[in-house]
Amino acid sequence: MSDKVRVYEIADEAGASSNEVISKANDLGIELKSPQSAVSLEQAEEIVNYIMTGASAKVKAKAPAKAKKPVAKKEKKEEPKKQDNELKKAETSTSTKKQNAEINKTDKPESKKEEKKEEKTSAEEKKQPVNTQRDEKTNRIIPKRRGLKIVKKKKPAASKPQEQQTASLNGEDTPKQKMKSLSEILGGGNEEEKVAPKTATTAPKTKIKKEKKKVPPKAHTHGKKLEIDTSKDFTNSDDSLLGEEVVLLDMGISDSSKLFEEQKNNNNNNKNTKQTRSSKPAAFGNRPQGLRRKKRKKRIKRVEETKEITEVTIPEDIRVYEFAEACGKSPAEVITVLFGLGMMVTKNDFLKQDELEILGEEFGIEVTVKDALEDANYVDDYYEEEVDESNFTTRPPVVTIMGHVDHGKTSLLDKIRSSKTASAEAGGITQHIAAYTIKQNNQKITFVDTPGHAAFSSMRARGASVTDVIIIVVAADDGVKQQTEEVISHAKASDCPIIVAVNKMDKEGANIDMVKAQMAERELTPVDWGGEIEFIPVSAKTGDGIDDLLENILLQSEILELQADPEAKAKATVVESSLEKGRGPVATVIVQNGTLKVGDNIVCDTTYGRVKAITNDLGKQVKELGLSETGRVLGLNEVPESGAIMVTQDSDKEAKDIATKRAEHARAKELSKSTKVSLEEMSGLIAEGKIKQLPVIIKTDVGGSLEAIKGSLEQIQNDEVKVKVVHAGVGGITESDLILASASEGCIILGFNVRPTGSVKNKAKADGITINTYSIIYDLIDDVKDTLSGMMSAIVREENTGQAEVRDTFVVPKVGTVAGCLVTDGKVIRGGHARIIRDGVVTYTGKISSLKRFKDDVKEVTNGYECGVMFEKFNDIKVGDFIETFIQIEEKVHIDDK
Ligand SMILES: Nc1nc2c(ncn2[C@@H]2O[C@H](COP(=O)(O)OP(=O)(O)OP(=O)(O)O)[C@@H](O)[C@H]2O)c(=O)[nH]1
Repeated sequence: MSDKVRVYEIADEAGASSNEVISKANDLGIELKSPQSAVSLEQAEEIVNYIMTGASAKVKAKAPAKAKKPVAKKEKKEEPKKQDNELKKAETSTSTKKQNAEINKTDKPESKKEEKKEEKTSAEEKKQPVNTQRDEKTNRIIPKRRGLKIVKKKKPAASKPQEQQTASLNGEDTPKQKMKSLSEILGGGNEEEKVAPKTATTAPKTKIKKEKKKVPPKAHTHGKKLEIDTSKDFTNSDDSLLGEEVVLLDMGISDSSKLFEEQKNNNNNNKNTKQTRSSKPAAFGNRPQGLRRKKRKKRIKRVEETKEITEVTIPEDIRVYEFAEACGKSPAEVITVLFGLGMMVTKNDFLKQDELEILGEEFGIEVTVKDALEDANYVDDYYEEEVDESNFTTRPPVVTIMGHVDHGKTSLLDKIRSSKTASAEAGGITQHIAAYTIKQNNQKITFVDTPGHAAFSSMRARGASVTDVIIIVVAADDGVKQQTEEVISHAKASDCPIIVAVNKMDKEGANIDMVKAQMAERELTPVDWGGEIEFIPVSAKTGDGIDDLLENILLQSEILELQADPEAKAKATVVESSLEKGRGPVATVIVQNGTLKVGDNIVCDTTYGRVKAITNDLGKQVKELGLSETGRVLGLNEVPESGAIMVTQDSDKEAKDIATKRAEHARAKELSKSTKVSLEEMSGLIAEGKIKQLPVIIKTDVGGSLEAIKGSLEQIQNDEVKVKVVHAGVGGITESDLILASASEGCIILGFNVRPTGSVKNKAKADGITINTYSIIYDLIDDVKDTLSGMMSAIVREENTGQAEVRDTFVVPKVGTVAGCLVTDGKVIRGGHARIIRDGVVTYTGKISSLKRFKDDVKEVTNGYECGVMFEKFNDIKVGDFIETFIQIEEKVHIDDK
């Protein structure tokens, strides 16, 4: 603390001008000339005190004339006396004369009350020189300085610091005194009452402002500087008071907490002060007591809530925020838990089963998921109904034929159909139908023509396993192929009995043993080789072996003991569906139990209706469909999906309710999927790098083709590109498809056996949306493959153009090294790429920046000619190096190439 303090710094601290400081310092016998003049810290202290208090021992000694004579004299006399008495006496002794003197110097006090207050305060101030003297003896500088420092910043409270100073000057002797000052400053009544009961009686406790007004005259008594602004500023606001509180705390008074407490107590009687504190807590950094209490309450509440919830029953599809609400948590808590486990969800996302389990465990809540479709599970309800076995009769088997492309599935189905249906009855109808029933030895067999094994499995995955027996067709001349292998897996997974039809036996290259061997390798061992699988040689062309095949099917079905109740409520499975002009939604079904009749109320997943008409597989209108029979059903409100299960209901209302509930649920699920897709995409993009997607919308005439196309397209993908099916549906291309397409960038619409109508076509043109229509599935898939191939980055291939040998090198200043070469093979091309090979090792790969023949720039130099070559950013060329030149060719790749 030996630092010098400059005048302007003192002025700053004391809130006075530099000139005033200089003049005051001179009063104290300290000679100062300019604001830059410096004094010791002690001197500075003394000056500040003098300015602030208007009194100093030195001044009294040296220049008593400067202090107000009467006051000073009286002060001296009063010194030895006790404070309270002193004050009272001071009040009386400093009456008229002093007041007059002051009034002459400063503004006139407005009222007599104020005059009295002035008297009181001036009496208090009279103590200060005494205190100062004492204090100088104790040398308590630091706390004083600190207090003053902050006071200086609070100019409006200029008179308060004096009181604080009094307190600080008194130092350790009386914390009570400090409190007294504080309460005075704050306008608290109690202390003041003790000190100046008179004032207290004249000034009501509650009126802070009035009490504050008592203070300015103090300043008047102590010096001009303090008089100046304080009287006005001091009436300002309660903020200043709060500021003062801080001042005292800063001073490091050990009893500051007590001060607060006392202040609080005092303020119980002082509404104004109380209001000030509670109404402006935040602005002053005070503790918002009211709020704190509230918070506490809240916290307690939450804890109670958390304790209460130990188990929740929630619907299957629940969003993050809904789950949080059910568990009494905030969505943020739920998101945080999942985020911590690497699952990115937003509050609107639906939670998956595993996520629910994790959250339940994390929060210690038992989560029970209730089936959202509890009241609409018509299939389960169907199975739960009582079964009357007395009505059971043997039902015909349902057979599915699968096999590799071109191995003869369709030919075989057609052959069976044409040879075994009562063609006389049908009049040789050849229309396409997804399923038909034939008769073999008066026993019925129903065949299903699934669009592919993927569609078969997807149907099975949806619980629609209509098939009783599977026939795998393998061409005798071709053997087991890739799709045969896939078919084998699907067939095995279905647990249905398998029969292998070895087709094209009429062909020259037919080799049934080869097929048997290949199948045996795949655990489908022929019966004659000791296995369980029947291998039937057939020819779809000649019809040979077909009877044998059908006999075998009947044999298998006998073993299966297929039984059903024709009297029961009808249950059927949709194998194909479409929207037909003039007929509405049409569903091709196979009846699995009961008898489906015209007029039945039906529900079919999300669709419902009343059976308006049924046409059988021969295109004939029928009144009903019996066990394992197939036909086309009209009357549903919408097109059902392939694989949907149709069940008759007692009333149309019942059917409608179930379907509506299921439709709503499906919609919600779709929504959940769409929000999740974007998230999965996000993480997918990160995982896969920048995978390119081809968004497509698929529209087909029938559900079967839709499944097949969708399945095939989704399989076309590699590390770089893939198809993203935005939407797939049965029916024509509509404007809503266009809207959907325009929503995802680069989306194309693929129509299979459907074509856009005039207005849709025009709108698509206007919006720049591509619609491609097909009638052959492979064309569609090939087109998509081509498009995807176009999206794939090209492969860069290198092609050597020539070689040259470095015969000499020339260093061209500021340019670089030129290699004098002889082209020994092909040609060297300017701008082409080059490798420099030294002792068989590639030392540089880069570009040829300059190619010259003599002094001319040339594009290329051919075999046998000399040239000067320079390379990009490479000068370390040496005689004997070989230069191998090459060009890079970008080549497009096809998705199948990879
Ligand atoms: N020689 C001979 N040719 C047959 C036989 N079965 C089918 N073909 C021929 O094989 C080709 C493919 O027959 P499809 O019935 O279309 O084969 P698929 O398995 O249904 O083919 P996809 O429907 O494209 O999967 C056709 O040209 C048929 O005429 C057969 O038993 N003998």
